[in-house]
Amino acid sequence: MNVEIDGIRYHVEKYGEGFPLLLLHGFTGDSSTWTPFCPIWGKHSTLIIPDIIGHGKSESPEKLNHYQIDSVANDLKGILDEIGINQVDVLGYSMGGRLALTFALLFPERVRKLILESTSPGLLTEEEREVRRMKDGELAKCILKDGIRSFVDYWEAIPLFSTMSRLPAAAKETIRIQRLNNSPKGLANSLVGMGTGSQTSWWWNLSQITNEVLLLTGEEDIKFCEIAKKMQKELQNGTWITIKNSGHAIHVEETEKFGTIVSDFLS
Ligand SMILES: C=C(O[C@H]1C=C[C@H](C(=O)CCC(=O)O)[C@@H](C(=O)O)[C@@H]1O)C(=O)O
Repeated sequence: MNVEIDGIRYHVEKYGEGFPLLLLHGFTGDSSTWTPFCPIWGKHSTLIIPDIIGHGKSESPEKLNHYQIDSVANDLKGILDEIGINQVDVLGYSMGGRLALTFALLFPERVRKLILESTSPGLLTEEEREVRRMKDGELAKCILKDGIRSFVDYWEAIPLFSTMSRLPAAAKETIRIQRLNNSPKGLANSLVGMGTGSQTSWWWNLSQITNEVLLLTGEEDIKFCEIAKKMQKELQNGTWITIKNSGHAIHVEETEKFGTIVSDFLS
């Protein structure tokens, strides 16, 4: 279905029966990220699966203010209001995890449980944020100048995704085709608008979260394991699980284990 929020068209998939579960894909992803999990999670949850602004079939507006993470979290609230859902469990992967955390902090009454896969609460210092904004800004310019194919070639080769080289060719091709289907403008504006350096740092707010939080990282994703370790220390009710033989994208690298861990946490 399509839902219009503040003049922005969002594409939203809905699947299954049970307590609502809002699923938030990562940068360059779309709602199809979660397709393999619909049969299992749809048995216990009503899955609400948006294409995040600038991604998939959702709109890629020109104005950058629509991409600010607080604004996108507000759009998610509007989507839930529009489809008549009050409280949700939320699962976010990477950029989607930063958005999930933002949503939980801005609208705590709307969230029951929170699952954060390979993500962060932003960057600790303004100096780090400034450097990251410049880096993401340059990457955004390259996306617009060199096109989506060149960007995807670059993106799938970054060290963070090195473990994905072990995936079957068909799985890699599915992810590549899905990334290529995104709008260059949408990805560029998403990087600048809701990139890691652009968002509010939530590090000092983690301790206020009273929800049950599950942190998931791939054992070989050292950077985000270190982030998760620090996050868990700040959380009142945080569980951290590392998944063996996996890097950043656990949901594709250890799909079955990931699906079971999520179902067990939500049950
Ligand atoms: C490269 C870094 O940051 C990027 C990596 C992961 C995030 C993401 O959503 C990638 C999803 C995917 O392609 O599978 C992305 C984000 O949070 O927006 C980051 O830009 C890094 O080393 O931090």
